[in-house]
Amino acid sequence: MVDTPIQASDPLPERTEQALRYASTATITTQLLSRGLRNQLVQGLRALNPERSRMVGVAFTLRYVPAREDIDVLSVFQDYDHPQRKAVESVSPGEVLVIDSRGQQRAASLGHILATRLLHRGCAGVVTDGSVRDSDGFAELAMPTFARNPSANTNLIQHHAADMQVPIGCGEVAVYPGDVLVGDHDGVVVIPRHLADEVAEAAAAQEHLEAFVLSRVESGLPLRGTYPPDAATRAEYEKWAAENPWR
Ligand SMILES: O=C([O-])CC(=O)C(=O)O
Ligand SMILES: [Mg+2]
Repeated sequence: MVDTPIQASDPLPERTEQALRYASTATITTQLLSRGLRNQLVQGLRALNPERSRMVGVAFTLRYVPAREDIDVLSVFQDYDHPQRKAVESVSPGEVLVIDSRGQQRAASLGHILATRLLHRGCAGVVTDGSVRDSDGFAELAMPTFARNPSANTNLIQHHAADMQVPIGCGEVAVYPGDVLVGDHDGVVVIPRHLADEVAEAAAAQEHLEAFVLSRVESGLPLRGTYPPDAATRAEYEKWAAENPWR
């Protein structure tokens, strides 16, 4: 039997999502490194609402190119099918809107009204390597949003929404539509879609082991034998894990 390739729009299997919600981005980057992937952490981002930093979702990409004065004029927003607005109305539940702003922060990638619309569409989060405006709204928005800085300028001042659902760069990381994004207070990590299930299970297992190791270090044990765990500590962990499964 031939496996059907994963499509960009396929939802994440529930088990994978559950495991990625349990694992931290720190743990996930280690699992990616063990598979040879060293450049999956989007650089320079912070969670705009510290109480909504936990994010898991599938990438829906939007590509911006530099704005040009004769094209990017205010009247383009009269068109409901302007690519930025069309992207907002195209994101499916469980997807993260990932914007390639080329790392440029002089104008916002979007504002609070568009983000609120995304929230109502079931969007799992927004990630831009640029700025956002309406910062007070983002600070309370019930949807994880990651950006570099605030900027009051509307996107037309620096950005032209060119394309959606194409491969992009975001904070120096390649993002393909359908990749899996995980965010927390350490940042946003991009997991290639074909690795998502495997990385999720391995990361959850590592997270669980580290929870045990941490409890041992908190109780005063030294690193030797504990972190990394030797055979005896692993045996203790197995006993504990049988009684305290993470799932
Ligand atoms: O960034 C923009 O121009 C759109 C905006 O202000 C919003 O969505 O509230
Ligand atoms: Mg606004």
